[in-house]
Amino acid sequence: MQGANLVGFNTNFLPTFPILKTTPHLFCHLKQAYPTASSTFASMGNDEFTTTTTTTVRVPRVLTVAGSDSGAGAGIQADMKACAALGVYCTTVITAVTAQNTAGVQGIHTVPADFVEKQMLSVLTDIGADVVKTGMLPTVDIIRSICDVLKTYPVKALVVDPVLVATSGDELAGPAVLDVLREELLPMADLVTPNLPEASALIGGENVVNISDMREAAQAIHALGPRNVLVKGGHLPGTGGMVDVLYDGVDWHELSGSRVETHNTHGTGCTLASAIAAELAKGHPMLPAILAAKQYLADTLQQSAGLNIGRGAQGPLNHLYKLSNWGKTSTERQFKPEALLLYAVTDAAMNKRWGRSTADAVRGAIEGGATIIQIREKEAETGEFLREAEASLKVARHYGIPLLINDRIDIAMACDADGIHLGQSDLPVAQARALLGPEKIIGVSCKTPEQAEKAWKDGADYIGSGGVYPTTTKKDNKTIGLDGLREVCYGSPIPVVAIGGISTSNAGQVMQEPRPQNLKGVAVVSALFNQADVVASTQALRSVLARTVKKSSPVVPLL
Ligand SMILES: Nc1ncnc2c1ncn2[C@@H]1O[C@H](COP(=O)(O)OP(=O)(O)O)[C@@H](O)[C@H]1O
Ligand SMILES: Cc1ncc(COP(=O)(O)O)c(N)n1
Ligand SMILES: [Mg+2]
Repeated sequence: MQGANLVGFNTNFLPTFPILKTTPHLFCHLKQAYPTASSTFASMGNDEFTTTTTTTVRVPRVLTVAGSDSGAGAGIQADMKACAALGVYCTTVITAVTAQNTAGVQGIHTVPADFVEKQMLSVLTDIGADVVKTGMLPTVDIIRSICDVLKTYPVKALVVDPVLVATSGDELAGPAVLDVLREELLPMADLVTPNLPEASALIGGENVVNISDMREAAQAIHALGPRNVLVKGGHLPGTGGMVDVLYDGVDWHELSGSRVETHNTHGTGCTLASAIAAELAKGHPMLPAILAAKQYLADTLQQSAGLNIGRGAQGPLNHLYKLSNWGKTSTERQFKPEALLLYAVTDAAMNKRWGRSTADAVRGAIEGGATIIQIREKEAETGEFLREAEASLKVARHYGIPLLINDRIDIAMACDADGIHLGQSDLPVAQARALLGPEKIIGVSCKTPEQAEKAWKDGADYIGSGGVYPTTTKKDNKTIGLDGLREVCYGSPIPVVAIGGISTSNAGQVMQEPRPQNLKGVAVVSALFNQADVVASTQALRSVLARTVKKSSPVVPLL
């Protein structure tokens, strides 16, 4: 790869590259399996054949040599998905199997170097690759094997993502590999894509913390021999834009973009390197390939920002959002976990005491900043309850705020409410889901992780957990406290809203950082509705929450 000319690479290889590539041995298999198809495979070269009767589209190919991530957010799994999203066939050579999830890396099982080599040969002697991309390379022997194979089977471009540390902070390759990376693999690379800690390690440990450091690091790494260096700025401190620095030995490019506010950044580095490899495989020159890949990553980060996969600090991306947009699915299901932030639960007796209708109470709460409403009516007759629910729903729809009915699925269905909230002794969740269909919201009150797990399995969208503090709104209600709440959160695969005796004086404590990632807000009755001014009391609680719950606040990883 040394001295490969990327401009030549771009213009030369596309038109002449074989339409189908295989070995004569494989061709025999094809002939046996599809005897009538043999006329299609008219001429066959040494290791390739072309068709005279059909025009087959040439499929661009990337070979990724990387580690497996059992959580499928990074590594081989991210590489495959990124390539698939960009229309490129991706083959895989696995260097290590990691036991990994959104919270971190729990174990690494390294594949022996000779077996890495064997996998590479299997791919390169048959399917071939336009571009090789490397990720996690945990041992010196593995790196040497890769260099040896690439010398025998050169490809059009080599992209090296010098993976040393996962986004979670766990080490994936130790300092022992640095010398061989610098001396043997990097000189063969057309592009190397270190993040800030990796750039720092490659240049001998000097801090890389700002753009001027990134430029210096890029220059020093370029001196090791790769044609292009992209120092990625994902770890730059601050909340401003994102800048990656590209250096090709002559020109500098500061590639800037806006920062997507999201916890879901696991695998961004792997995704970027694979996306660049995919764009190079399609025949784009280096700078356009990087720009296209960055655009794909930015779109994917944006589309994945609302995902809630795993309980750790960094969730994965939805690489294939164009195929299956989970964001859209959750809108169809109406439920957005963020809606649990300020959950207002009405109380008929309180409304009567203060001389207001349920619909007026709902309007006040929404105008004060409530993000979801539940109508809880324990005494009223069915006809009256339905009329209250219909009037309240009209208000909630006007403001675009979801409205649920407590317990009474008949009322929820009759007024076409957005969903239902069930207690442990109410209608079972599975039956409620069967009656309401997949789009309505179902919440369940749970006091234990076991109840939460069951609610999730039965089809609930969220858990209401409490009493966090003693309350008079609900008779004989056991107080589980903040510890009990946290225990439920950690055991719950779905979002949780805290309930029970919560007011402006203690909501900050409930939501204080660090807090479980799936604790989304507080549900409140008296603090909003047993007050003279519902709008003002809701506003007061909303501002306490606004101070505590920042959009990108840190969360407690599970492990
Ligand atoms: N929150 C974000 N918003 C937009 N781009 C991001 C964000 N986080 C990372 N990126 C981009 O993702 C790529 C990978 O970045 P980085 O986090 O530095 O690498 P790594 O995943 O290897 O640690 C870079 O192009 C960076 O600019
Ligand atoms: C197997 C494997 N390879 C690479 C990474 C880096 O992940 P990131 O792209 O978030 O830096 C990882 N976490 N696991
Ligand atoms: Mg990385």
